[in-house]
Amino acid sequence: MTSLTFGYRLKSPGSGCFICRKIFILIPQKIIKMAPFKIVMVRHGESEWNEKNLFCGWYDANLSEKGKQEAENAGKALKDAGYKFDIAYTSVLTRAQVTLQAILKGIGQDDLQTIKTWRLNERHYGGLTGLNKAETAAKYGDEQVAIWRRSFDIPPPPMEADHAYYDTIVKDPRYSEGPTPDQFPKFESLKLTIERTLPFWNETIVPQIKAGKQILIAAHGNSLRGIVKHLDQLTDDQIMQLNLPTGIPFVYTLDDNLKPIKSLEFLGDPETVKKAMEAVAAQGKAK
Ligand SMILES: O=C(O)[C@@H](COP(=O)(O)O)OP(=O)(O)O
Repeated sequence: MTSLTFGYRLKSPGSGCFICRKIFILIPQKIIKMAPFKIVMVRHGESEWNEKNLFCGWYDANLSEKGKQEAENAGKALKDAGYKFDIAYTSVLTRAQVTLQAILKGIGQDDLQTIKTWRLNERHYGGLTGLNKAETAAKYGDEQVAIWRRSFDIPPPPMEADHAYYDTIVKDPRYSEGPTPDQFPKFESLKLTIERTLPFWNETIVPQIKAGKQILIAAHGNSLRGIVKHLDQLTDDQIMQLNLPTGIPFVYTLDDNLKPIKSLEFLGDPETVKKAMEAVAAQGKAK
């Protein structure tokens, strides 16, 4: 990464023992990457359920053919921009992990250390999981679906035990190490999603950023919207307007206090990004 500043921390000539002061040697202790820090995030490529326009949440959909291509393109874009990473983070869901693998292959870092956590999962879409977004809008109205999809703190209806995907999700062995039964969501608003994503951001990712690590996060539309809201200190109303496109990496440049110097810089043609965002917004409208 060319834009990072590298610095030498030098041992002060006036400190330490007499001999050290006399000899006046500058000892480079270690190379420290300093702010501005960069972090790259990407929503997974289109999933088979995105393609069918179904509420997906914690259902483990695969990537569609288009999604696989998007993931490959994301790898190419990062390679062309010269990115290399020290560590990657992703969710426990296949669509994010397969996207990450394709990207790492593209940049020649297949073996990069990767941490998987349910805390980066997509928001749990509760009782809406598996329903078609446009059909749901035709039934309940565009406005209601917009509230379910984009309001900050109004959750979707819960996923009850008789829901078609309840057992598939709750009994999935990938959750044996968390969330705990009392943490396991039946639904999540963006607010609730942030409440389980942000502790991971603060406790695990932030120390890595501050240590100068180059980080890549491959996750989901809403887990990433939560991180964007936090970084840019967006209001509950402002975040409603943000729709993240699939498979287009975006970069944050952060200062020493991890305040954004540059936000949401997509590695993609601006017109394509704009159209992709509009298409995501339109998914919740009746046909
Ligand atoms: O769960 C889902 O349906 C989508 C987001 O849907 P919207 O909130 O955009 O409706 O999640 P993702 O494809 O990013 O994993």
